[in-house]
Amino acid sequence: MQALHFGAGNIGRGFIGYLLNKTGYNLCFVDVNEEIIKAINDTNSYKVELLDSDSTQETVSPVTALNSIKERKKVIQAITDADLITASVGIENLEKIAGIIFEGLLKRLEKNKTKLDLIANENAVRASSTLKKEIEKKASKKEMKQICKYVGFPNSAIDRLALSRESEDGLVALVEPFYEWVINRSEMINLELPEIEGVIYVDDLDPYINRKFYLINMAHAATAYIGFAAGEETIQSTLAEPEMEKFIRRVLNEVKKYIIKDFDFSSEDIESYIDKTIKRFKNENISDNVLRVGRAPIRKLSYEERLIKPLRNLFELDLAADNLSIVIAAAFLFKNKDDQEAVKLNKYIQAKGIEKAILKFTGIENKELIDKITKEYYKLKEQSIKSVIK
Ligand SMILES: NC(=O)C1=CN([C@@H]2O[C@H](COP(=O)(O)OP(=O)(O)OC[C@H]3O[C@@H](n4cnc5c(N)ncnc54)[C@H](O)[C@@H]3O)[C@@H](O)[C@H]2O)C=CC1
Ligand SMILES: O=P(O)(O)OC[C@H]1O[C@](O)(CO)[C@@H](O)[C@@H]1O
Repeated sequence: MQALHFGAGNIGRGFIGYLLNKTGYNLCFVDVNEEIIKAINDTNSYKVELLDSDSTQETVSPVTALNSIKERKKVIQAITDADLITASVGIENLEKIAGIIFEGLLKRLEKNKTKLDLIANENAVRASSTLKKEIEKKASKKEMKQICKYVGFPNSAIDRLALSRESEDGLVALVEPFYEWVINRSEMINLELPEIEGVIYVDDLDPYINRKFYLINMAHAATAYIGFAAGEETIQSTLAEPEMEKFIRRVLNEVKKYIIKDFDFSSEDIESYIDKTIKRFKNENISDNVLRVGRAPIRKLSYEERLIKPLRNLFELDLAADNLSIVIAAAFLFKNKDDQEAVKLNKYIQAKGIEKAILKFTGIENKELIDKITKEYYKLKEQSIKSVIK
């Protein structure tokens, strides 16, 4: 069995590639980072280290890697031969891989009319559907009809903290022991392959992806923005402060109300999910920089994303979101000169002011909500974070 995975980053190597290899796939990565590609091809392997107290290491082998720019033809050939295609390149990069995948699928349909699933595993709701839409933009109606006959785009939810560390053995993928990869079986087109080891197959992904994205990813981003405002370097040092942990729990307790309402989870289930989440974030074997977790604030502040959608939903339900509003204000104060989105956001605020920035980047038009975030923004500028969150 051949699997082709786009994105040999933290999640690609530490999570998706790791499980595909365990399932027995011959795995080939596609990336644009020549250093990672070379490192994988030099040894046809890479290392994964568990973020547990023993730092357990495993070698994933055999694997190969291709460069999607320099080795376009080989990638297209690999698409025609693959039994499964997966991706984790970042939601913003799906449009960039859509072209080569489209070309590969057309070539595949000429000679290989077997069914194929294509799964985009990103921190987003319905990432595979997004990839499908990007491919659709490039295809004629007839081509897309043909693609849809043979290619499925099942959506998924992925949950595992994955980092990397340079070592004498090259780039080691660091992953927490916990993981959850949920795939919507009802959207799959090829049900003949063996199940991927460790994957949970469901017919309704909505509860899983919503719980994961709007609780875990929301709270992780919230900790990063609040931690940054407090001058903390890591998620772990931020949550080591009892007031900070209490605050993040208050934010989670606001958001959980609509998750329970919309997705039929019991209050007890969500409470233990929250406890587990905080415990995972505090894992003392990880040192996770707030700049990494808070990365790409423009994406994270957009209309359907982890911070803004919960705020809109709580507002519509007439439920309090005072703590979440502070988090959103803090996200507008996030700075990192190496993060293009943070730089762009800050420049915009300087030029046009916070109110216009809220309107532009969050898409929120409701005056009451804009005023609320604006008020918290100025409070955070004038007072210490600890006095704002107390
Ligand atoms: N790191 C984590 O703990 C988690 C990450 N995620 C999600 O997984 C996805 C990947 O995240 P990470 O692995 O952390 O990011 P990463 O930055 O470590 O890896 C992304 C990889 O995609 C490659 N890439 C970018 N554009 C490409 C293109 N056009 N063609 C081929 N390769 C391309 C990059 O070179 C990089 O190697 C993101 O959507 C993220 O939100 C989800 C859960 C946990
Ligand atoms: O690209 P994003 O959305 O920041 O995703 C990566 C983040 O998702 C998480 O899995 C959970 O929040 C983090 O480990 C990681 O910082």
